[in-house]
Amino acid sequence: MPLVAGVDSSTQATKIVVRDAETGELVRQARAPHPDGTEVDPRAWWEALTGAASGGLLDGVSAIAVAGQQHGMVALDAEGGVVRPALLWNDTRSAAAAADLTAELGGPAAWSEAVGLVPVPSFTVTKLRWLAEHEPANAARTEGVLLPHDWLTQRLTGADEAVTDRGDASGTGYYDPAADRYRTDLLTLAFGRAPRTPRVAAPAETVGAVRARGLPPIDVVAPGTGDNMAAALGLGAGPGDVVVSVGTSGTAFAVADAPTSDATGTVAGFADATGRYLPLVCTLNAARVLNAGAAALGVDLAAFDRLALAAEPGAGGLSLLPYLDGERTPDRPDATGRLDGLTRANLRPETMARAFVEGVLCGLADAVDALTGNGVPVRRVLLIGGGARSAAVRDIAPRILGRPVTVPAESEYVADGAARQAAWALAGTAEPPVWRASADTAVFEADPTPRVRERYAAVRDGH
Ligand SMILES: Nc1ncnc2c1ncn2[C@@H]1O[C@H](COP(=O)(O)OP(=O)(O)O)[C@@H](O)[C@H]1O
Ligand SMILES: O=C(CO)[C@@H](O)[C@H](O)COP(=O)(O)O
Repeated sequence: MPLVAGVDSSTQATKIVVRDAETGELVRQARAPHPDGTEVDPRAWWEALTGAASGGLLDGVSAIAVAGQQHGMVALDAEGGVVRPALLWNDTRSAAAAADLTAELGGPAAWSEAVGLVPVPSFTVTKLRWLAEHEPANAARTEGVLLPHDWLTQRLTGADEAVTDRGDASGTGYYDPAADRYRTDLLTLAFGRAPRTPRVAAPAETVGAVRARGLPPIDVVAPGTGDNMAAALGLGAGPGDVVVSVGTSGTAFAVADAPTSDATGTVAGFADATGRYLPLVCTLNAARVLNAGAAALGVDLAAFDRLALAAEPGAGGLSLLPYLDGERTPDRPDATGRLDGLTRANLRPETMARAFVEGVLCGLADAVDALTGNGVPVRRVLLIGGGARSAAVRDIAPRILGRPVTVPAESEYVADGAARQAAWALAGTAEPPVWRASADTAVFEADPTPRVRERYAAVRDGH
C-alpha cells in the first residue's frame, strides 16, 4: 500500500493529508497555522509545513506534492535567499501598478488576449511593478521570482532549479496558458528586466526527491500547483461542475477544455493542473467576513449559524456589502463594507448574522453568473472550503445561488488534489488515478430568493 502526501499551503494554514496512493483512502492528516497579514516571510510557511509534518506524519510516504495560495510574490536574491516578505494575493498595495500596467499594454482586452487575465492587485505581475517603484533597493537585489508553492517545492527537493506548474504559472500575469509560454516581455514591462522564472513542469512529472533536513526521504516530488487547481483535482471536477469555495478567498471555478479570455477582467482564464483550463472568479471577502460577523456579535461560529438561521430570508431588509478587505471582484481595492437598510426593527443579532451570510453568498452568486456569462456550463454547484462547514452557508447557498448546492464529504480538497497529483506522478500513468468518491455528499435545495440579490445589487452599484 504505497502512501502519498498532499500539502495545502493556503492563506491561513498548512494542511497535510496522507492517503493510500491506489484507493485514495485517508490515512492521517495534520495542520499548522500561518501568521496573519498580507505579507508573510515564506520561512513561516516552511515552519508550518515541517511543524505539521512532525511526529512521523510523512513516514512511509512515497510521493508528495505542494499546492499553495496563488499569486504570492516570493522575490529571491542571487543566492536564492528571500529578499523581503512575500506579498500575498490579498495584498492590495499594487492597485496603482495594476491600473498603470493595464493602460501601458493598451487596455484590459490587450491583457486578456495576452495572458487570459486583466491586472488587479492580486496578480504577481502587479506586485513586481510595485516592488520596482517602491523598494528599488530590494528590486535591484531580486534575481528570481517564485510563487509560494514553487518556493516550498524547491525547499523540499533542495534542487538548484526551481519548478512550477502550468496552473499556478497562469496566475502570474506573465504566463500565457493558451500558448503555454512565459511572456517575458510583460515581465520586463512590469519590472524593467526579467528576473529568473521557474521551469514549468509537466502535470505529473517527478521534479525531484525530498532530502530536506528534518523530513523523511521521499523519492517522488510532483510539481504541485495553485490551491484552486488542486481543489479541482481533489474533487475530480468534471464538465458541468462549478466549484464554489468559501475559504479566505471566495472562488467560483470550473475545469474547461478551451482557454477563456474575459476583457472585463471578471473571469481569470487560468490553466488547471491536468493540461486543461480553469476559468475562475475570486473575491477577497468570504469566510473571514463570517468570522468578523461572529466576533462583532460576540458569539462563536456555531452560535452565529444559529442566529443566521433564526432570521427570515432577506434579513428583515438588511443587506451587507461584504468588502471588509477591499474587493477584487469587482475591482475595488479601496472599497469598504456597507450595511444597508437598517431599521429599529431589524437591528437584531439574528438579522445581522443572516445579512453577513447572504452578503458573502451574493458576491459568490455574482461570481457564478460571470462564469455562465463566459460560456461555462453549470450542471452542479459543489460547495467547499472552511465556510462550507457552516450550517447557515449550506442552508442559504441554494436560496442565493438559485440552484441546488452539493456539499461533498468534509475534506481538505486542496491537499487531496496535491496528494492525487503525487499519486499520479508515482504511478507514471497518462491520467490521474481514479479515487473512490465518498458517499457522504449532501444536496441542499431551497426556493430561490432573487429579491435578496436585487437589493444586494442595488447597494453594490450605489443605487
Ligand atoms: N463552521 C464555520 N463557519 C464559518 N466559517 C468557518 C467554519 N469553519 C471554518 N470556517 C472558516 O473557514 C476559514 C478557513 O477556510 P479554508 O478553506 O481552510 O481557508 P484557507 O484555505 O484560505 O486557509 C477560516 O476563516 C475559518 O474560520
Ligand atoms: O487569489 C486566489 C485565486 O485567484 C485565491 O483563491 C488564493 O489562491 C488564496 O486562496 P485561499 O487561501 O483562500 O484558499
